[in-house]
Amino acid sequence: MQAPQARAFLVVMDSVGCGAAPDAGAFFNGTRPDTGANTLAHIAAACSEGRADQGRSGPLRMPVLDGLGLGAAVRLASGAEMPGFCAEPRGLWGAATEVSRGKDTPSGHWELAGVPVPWEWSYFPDAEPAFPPELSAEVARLAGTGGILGNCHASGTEIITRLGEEHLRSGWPICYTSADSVFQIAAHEQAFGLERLLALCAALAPRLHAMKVGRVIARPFVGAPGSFARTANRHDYAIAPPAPTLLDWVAGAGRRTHAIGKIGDIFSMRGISDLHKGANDAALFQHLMALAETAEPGSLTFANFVEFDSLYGHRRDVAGYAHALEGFDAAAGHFLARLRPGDLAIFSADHGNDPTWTGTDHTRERVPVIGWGRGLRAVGQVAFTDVAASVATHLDIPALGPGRSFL
Ligand SMILES: O=P(O)(O)O[C@H]1O[C@H](CO)[C@@H](O)[C@H]1O
Ligand SMILES: [Mn+2]
Ligand SMILES: [Mn+2]
Repeated sequence: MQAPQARAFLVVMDSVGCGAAPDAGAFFNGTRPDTGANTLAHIAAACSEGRADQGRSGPLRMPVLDGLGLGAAVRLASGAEMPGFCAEPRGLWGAATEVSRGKDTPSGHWELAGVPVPWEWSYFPDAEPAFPPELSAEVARLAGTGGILGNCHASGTEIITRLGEEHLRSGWPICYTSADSVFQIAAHEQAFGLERLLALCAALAPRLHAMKVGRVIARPFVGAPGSFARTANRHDYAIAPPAPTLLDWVAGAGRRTHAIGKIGDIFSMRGISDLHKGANDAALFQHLMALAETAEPGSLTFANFVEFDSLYGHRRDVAGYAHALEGFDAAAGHFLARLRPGDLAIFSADHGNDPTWTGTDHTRERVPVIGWGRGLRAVGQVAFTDVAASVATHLDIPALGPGRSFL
């Protein structure tokens, strides 16, 4: 048991998977199953073979997380060797496997927070139109437009390039989906209006949640044809978690909980005392650095760093992903140097998004579980829910989910 001043920091590196999960064959990018996907190992291989030299160069370097056990975790999860990742682990290290039947952000985060998803998500078919006619009609009615654009599976950056001009001309919202359980609406911040887009998504969300579609996502963009760009005003309207999560357990014990980035949206603000948002991951990291100094004794800080996924994984940008990993690793070193005796920091992920893979969707993978503050500890293959149980043990509060502590 830890002293009551123990603090915990749970840091999700969005999409940083470490090798195909046992059930990867049941998950797809297009018609290709995710069997064999490996976000970290495939990025490392591309780097060492000189295929990721844009904006960076050479083998992938992550000395801080590798020193704690990242290379060992990848080896454990997938058998893959990452060139240059050969440190003897000095931290807590292992790999986690998910049971929820979704390779998306809410499923991954809720399960890491102790609550697997008990239902089947609903997905829209990879066909055109992707949406049932009643739903498209309802969106147009709520938007006050004659119809909708898109109505298909798409990458969000490609679809605004393709349909942005038509959107400006017609005023119709661009609606699209993916292999995730999502309904996304892209609209121009000035021409359509940001507030109008957010109100449209908020009004639609209850209907989609009732269908077990996990999220309605507002995807505002700015600019002119040829130079459209998405903005940081994205907003996710997510279905609420099915049961109290780690955040509720901690808050219920009278402790403070700090959410950084998308955590507020993903958990519908449940169990969250303070939300710290920012325009990009660099700004979010500043919140994490500040909380290393200011987080209260007994508190939980839960952070999501989404750019690995949104800027590089979905865009299949291997060099960009590698560069982001290297920057994050260096920043993680500064963060860990600020922590105090008695603190626990765990770095993990919610799913994979192998940028070398077919398609533009997430990949079903195991995720690394890398920890600082509890000494050398090889925890082996664990469940996502064990992360929540372990954080609860560290904070000395009751764990309510099915997980078992590895501490
Ligand atoms: O291509 P963009 O719009 O980034 O969409 C991606 O982001 C969604 C939510 O994270 C995923 O389901 C995927 O479709
Ligand atoms: Mn995610
Ligand atoms: Mn994603």
